[in-house]
Order: sequence, then structure tokens, then C-alpha cells
Amino acid sequence: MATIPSHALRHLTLTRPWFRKISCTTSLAFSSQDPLLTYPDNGNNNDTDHTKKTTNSKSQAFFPKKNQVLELECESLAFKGKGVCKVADSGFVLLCDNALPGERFIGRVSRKKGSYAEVTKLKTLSPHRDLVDAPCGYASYCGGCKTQNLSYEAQLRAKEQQVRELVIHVGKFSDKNPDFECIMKPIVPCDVQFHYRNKMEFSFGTQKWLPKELLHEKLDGIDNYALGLHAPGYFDKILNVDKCLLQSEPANKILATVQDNWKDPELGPSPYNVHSHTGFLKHLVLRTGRDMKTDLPELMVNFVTSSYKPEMLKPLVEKISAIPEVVSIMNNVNTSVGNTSVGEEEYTLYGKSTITESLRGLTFQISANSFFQTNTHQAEVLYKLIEDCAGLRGDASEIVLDLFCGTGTIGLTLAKKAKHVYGYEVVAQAVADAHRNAKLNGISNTTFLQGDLNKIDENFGKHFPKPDIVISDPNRPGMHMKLIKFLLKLKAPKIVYVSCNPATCARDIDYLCHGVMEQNIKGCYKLKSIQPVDMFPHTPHIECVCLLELC
Ligand SMILES: C[S@@+](CC[C@H](N)C(=O)[O-])C[C@H]1O[C@@H](n2cnc3c(N)ncnc32)[C@H](O)[C@@H]1O
Repeated sequence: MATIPSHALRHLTLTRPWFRKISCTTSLAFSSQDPLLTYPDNGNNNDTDHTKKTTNSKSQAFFPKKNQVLELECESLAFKGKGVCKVADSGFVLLCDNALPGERFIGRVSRKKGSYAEVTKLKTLSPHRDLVDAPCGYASYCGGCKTQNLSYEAQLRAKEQQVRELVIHVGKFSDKNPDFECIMKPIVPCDVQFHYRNKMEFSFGTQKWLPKELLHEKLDGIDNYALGLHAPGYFDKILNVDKCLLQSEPANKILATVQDNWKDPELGPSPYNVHSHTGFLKHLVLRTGRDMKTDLPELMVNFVTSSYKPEMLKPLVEKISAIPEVVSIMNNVNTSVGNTSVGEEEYTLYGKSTITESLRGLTFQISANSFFQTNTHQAEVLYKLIEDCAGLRGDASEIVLDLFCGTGTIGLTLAKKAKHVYGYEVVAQAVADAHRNAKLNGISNTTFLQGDLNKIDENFGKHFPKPDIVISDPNRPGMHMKLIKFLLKLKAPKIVYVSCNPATCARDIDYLCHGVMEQNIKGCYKLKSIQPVDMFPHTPHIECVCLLELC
């Protein structure tokens, strides 16, 4: 298989996450000929610390024109699940949505972006090698399960290849190095490939999204109402769905019940209109936990509404509470014009206000807005890998620093073998949940603190002893340069880097191991292993656990 030029790979893989709106302060920008990899910043884009120039400016023989029609072959998948395609005998990279490895097709160049272009598929000439029937009828529209029609083995191969290319081209680890194959571990598959998500958020809307072939249909009023998932690229159009194969069966029962009842003109709650900012129902969030006594699923239903009018929800609450697995019905009231599902006020409409879940033998109380790993089954596998990498001796003598600790789950699972765990997290509610979870599990050797790790100064590090092990589990933008410099100075014997974005992960381990050349800072870590884990089958997401040891 031909290699993708490294300058194009940097472009493709360090762009923004596909499902999240990114504020201008966290953009990852590039110039066209001389890409700049930028860091997640703190609103101060002038800080030259945040930039790193790459030097590869390999010339390209072929430059397609806009609207040019080309015969292409898809070679692999890039971040966001876009197909990485090539014209025969050319190194130029073209990206295509819904193109899968091995597929040959005719495409039209829709956009040119410096060293790569985007194409729209016009016609498949020969399908990809690993075609399977997508079990979900919405798979080709909803944008969530981009690779459901690719065999699971092929999905895993594509993810593994993506991590490998990034480690080589962005992380600058040579695959000619005899240790390389020992460092690069094969991807850990997920045994449960459907119904694995414990949380799904659906939106109510006044504009139903229709596929091209149905666009001629004129829908008015109630017929245009929808409850489902945002169509890719639209903030105002909703793909109506009555089930999602990624969420639990009881969650699908609830979704079907709401679908059957919410548009009843007698009951009357209207969906929120994101243009006129009128209407009531904004989101339906379904969370699946587990009853610790019976080991059966327990479900929380959260209605996000624009105002507090419980009488409007009453008929729906009556129908849903009759489903035996439902133990909690919540109402988050969000009066802002934004699209977030977190309310300024929260009310319990039925049952309790939390559900429970267990992870590595600990119990967690999850409220409507708490963060919890979305695939509980695979989180067990991920956390076991983290524990193995951390390799705590178990004599309660070691200090663990848990950066980006969220609700404390990683730190709490390590606490039984550690002397003390210090966790840092920016969201105050998550820190409060971490304290609550520690108490609930009778753990007293943890300290969780609120702080923005993108804004650390020279005082950071004065509130905890030198750690033996650092766990770092940042969001997609990865670690800020300030934090990387701090870690290079701190010189903890071990870093376990947990990442949900292999591109920024490769960039950060490059700095930790090889240094920050532009600033004459030396690296001091050796990459011992990088373990991709498939947490989300059928989607483009890849998790990695990396072990770094002080040289
Ligand atoms: C990928 S989650 C990991 C959470 C946790 N380690 C777990 O496994 O559940 C990343 C966490 O980093 C937090 N975070 C994001 N940016 C941050 C920042 N600048 N400073 C501190 N925490 C941040 C997020 O709120 C989120 O809880």
C-alpha cells in the first residue's frame, strides 16, 4: 500500500474533531504550504509557544482543479472517518466522505485546501473489499456510524493503520527501528459491537432532514417535526430516528415510546425552533446504568426544555414511567438560545436523580450531567490497560497525578494501590462528582482540585509532592505546550498518556520523547508502548494508551 505524504497526513489528522463545535480559541490552524501545528490555547494566540513548524515541503507533481472529475482509489481512513484517496501514480491526497478502503470511484473535486483537496463521490466503480450490509437503516445518513458497512475486521485494520502512520509521520518514530513493532501494539477490539453506548442525546426540531431522493416532499407543521440526530453539517435539521443500534435495548424502548406520543396534538409540547427561539422541547437524553443489586439495566430519561412547565411533560412522563427499566426522569431547563443539553436548573420528575454504574469494582453515581465513559464494557478493558501501564507496586508508597481527571474514575481505580492520588480537572461539577465518588467507595487517599491545565503557571506543582506516575487523559486538542514543558521539567518516572485523538497524541509524545526543537528543550522520555483500543465500533474514534518512561 502506498504511503500517504506526511505533510498531507498532518493536515488531515490534526483538523478539528468531527462531532464537536470548536470555539475559535481551540482551533488547530494550518498554513497551506508550510503547515503549522498549533496547540489548544487559552485565548492568547500570540503565544509563540503554541506553534511548531514542520519542515516537509515535498513538491507535488499533480494539483487537481476545482470541479475536476477524477477516477480515484480509497487507500485508508483518516480522522473523522474520511476516505484518503489518490489518483493513480500521484502522491496528492484527496479526501472523500463515505469512501472506504479499497473502493474505486469517480469523484468531483469540491474544495481545494493547500496540500489536499476534498471530493464528492459521483459513482462507485468497484466497491471496497470488505463490504457488509449495514444493520442500521440510518447508517448512510446520520453521520455517527460512518463505517457500519465495512466489516469489523477491516474497521480495526483501518484504525490501526491510522495510528501507525501518525506515530511515524507526526510522532517521528521510525518503523525501521527494531523496537518499533514491540512499541506499536495491535488494536484491542471491542467484543460488543452494538448497543454499547450508555448515553445518547437526541434533539427535537421543527425541520425534518430528508435524503436527496425525498427532498421534493413538502412537509408542513407537525409533519416537519422531528426527534433524532442532527444531520451532518446542519444545526437546524434533524434526521428523525425511532431507534439507534448503538444504545441499549431499553433505551430504544423509551425512544420509541416518546416518538409514539410526543406529537399527539392533545398533549401538545412543541419542539424548540433554533431560528425563532420559540418552542419547548430541546433534547431527549437517555442514559443506561446498572442496578447493583439485580445487575439489570436502569435508565434515566432527561428532557431538556426551554422553560419549566412540568404539566406539559406530564403525559409523556406517565407513559415512560410505565417502562420497568426507567428509574429516573429528569428535566433540565435551559433558557439560553444555545443548543447545549446542560440546564441552568434541574428537576426530578419521577424516581431518583441519579443512576448507578460500576467500573473496576467501584460504584459510581451518575447524575444527568455527569461525565462517565460512554462505553462501560470497553472502559473496563481500557482501565485495566491503564492500570497495567501504571504498574503500581501495590505497597501504597507511590504518588499518582491524574491530569484531566473528569469525575475521578481513573484515579479512583488506582487509589487502592497508591499512597495518594492528586487529580486536576477544569469542570467544577466533575470535581464535585469525583469527591462524591471517592466517598461513596470509601476512598480517602485522593485529592481532586479544579484548575485549567491550559493556564498553569510556575505555582503549579507546589500543591502536590513529586509524582511517581502521571496519568494524562486530555480532550481531543491534546496537552497545552505549558503542560508539556511542565512535565519535561517535573521528570516523573512514568507517564501514562490516554488519548482520544491519535494525531494530537502523536504530536505530544514526539515532544515528550524528542523535545521541542524550536525552543531548544530536550525530550527526556522513551516511548515504551502505544496501544490503540476500539471504544466505538463503526465510528471513526480511536483511543490510545501510551506508556512513556523517563530516560
Ligand atoms: C477525555 S476526558 C477524561 C476524563 C477522565 N479521565 C475519565 O476517564 O473519565 C477529559 C477531561 O479533561 C477535562 N478538561 C478539558 N480541558 C481541560 C483543561 N484545560 N484543564 C483541565 N481539565 C480539562 C474535561 O472536562 C474532561 O473531564
